[in-house]
Amino acid sequence: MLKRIAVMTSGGDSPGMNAAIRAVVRVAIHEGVEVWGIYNGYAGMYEDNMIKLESRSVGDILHRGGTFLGTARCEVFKTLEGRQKAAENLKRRGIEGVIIIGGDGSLTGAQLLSELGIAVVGLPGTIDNDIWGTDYTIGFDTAINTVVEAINKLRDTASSHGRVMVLEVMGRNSGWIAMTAGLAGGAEQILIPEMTVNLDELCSKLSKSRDTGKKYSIVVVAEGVGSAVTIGDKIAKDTGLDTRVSVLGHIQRGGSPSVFDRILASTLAEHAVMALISGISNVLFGSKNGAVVAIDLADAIGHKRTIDTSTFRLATLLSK
Ligand SMILES: Nc1ncnc2c1ncn2[C@@H]1O[C@H](COP(=O)(O)OP(=O)(O)OP(=O)(O)O)[C@@H](O)[C@H]1O
Ligand SMILES: O=P(O)(O)OC[C@H]1O[C@](O)(CO)[C@@H](O)[C@@H]1O
Ligand SMILES: [Mg+2]
Repeated sequence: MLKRIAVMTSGGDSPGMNAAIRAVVRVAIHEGVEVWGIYNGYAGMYEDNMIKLESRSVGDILHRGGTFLGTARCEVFKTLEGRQKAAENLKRRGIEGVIIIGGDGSLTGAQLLSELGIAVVGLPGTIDNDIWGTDYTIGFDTAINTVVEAINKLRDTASSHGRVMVLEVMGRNSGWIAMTAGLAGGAEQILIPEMTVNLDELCSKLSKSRDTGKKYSIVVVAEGVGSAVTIGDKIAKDTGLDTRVSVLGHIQRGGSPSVFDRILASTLAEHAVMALISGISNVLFGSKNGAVVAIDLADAIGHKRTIDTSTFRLATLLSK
């Protein structure tokens, strides 16, 4: 049984990361295992910036967004020399395994770290929901609720002025946030990187919907599609409709985690600790049809998560 493990968060922060860290620490201590917290993701691993965590170290964080350990995007970890230095730091401290909470990039880093003799278990921590093998990532639910709140507010002002409101949401390579919040918020048009976007067609649909009596329109754009400002300019020019653009930005990455994210984080974290200390490595814990599943890490990072086309189809149908 492993006696000393570490936990870290990496990539973009997501609501629920703190809940996951708290659960890792308390489950591990309950099992008689020592836990270290690595600050700022792989940067802290590389710089040997870590601290021993006690049960009290993770008090008062369950309800907070962000990550109290800090997070980072660390370029040097992408080099073999960088990873070797990071692995040596862990070995010198007697840390045999690490729980890595992050997105697809962080999990790719985890797989490479395991090749240097460190056991790794991943937890899907990203608002993007773009990890293969799990229905939900920690933070996605909170983020989409924030987006829907924004859409609701935009509706008030859009309906008052009879405007087209274009809302840009996050998702550099993934349309999950735009699609899911678009469906829940009743967006008339949803633009995501996974689907072909035809802006001329979009403009003609917006014009036609006015002819059928729609008083205003909400267009949700995933950032990976392109700038909402450019898209808004084209809509205004081509349709003559009064158009305004909002970019939600990092507001959607913060905030107190939802109940769903807290429970997901706590449940997956317990599984991660139990697996790691019993000698299991190179797995990611996720949720499939409501049940906790262990996913081979190589599989998770080797597949691109596709969009749920039935959700996209429904969103389109309901917006007519
Ligand atoms: N191919 C790779 N090899 C080694 N390390 C990597 C690799 N890709 C990413 N990483 C490490 O993981 C960090 C985070 O990756 P990335 O910026 O892609 O975010 P992420 O984990 O996908 O999260 P999110 O997309 O939610 O922001 C990188 O800065 C780097 O330190
Ligand atoms: O501003 P940052 O930290 O580079 O992150 C932006 C990116 O991170 C994500 O929010 C995921 O955390 C992406 O959707 C977005 O493109
Ligand atoms: Mg990512």
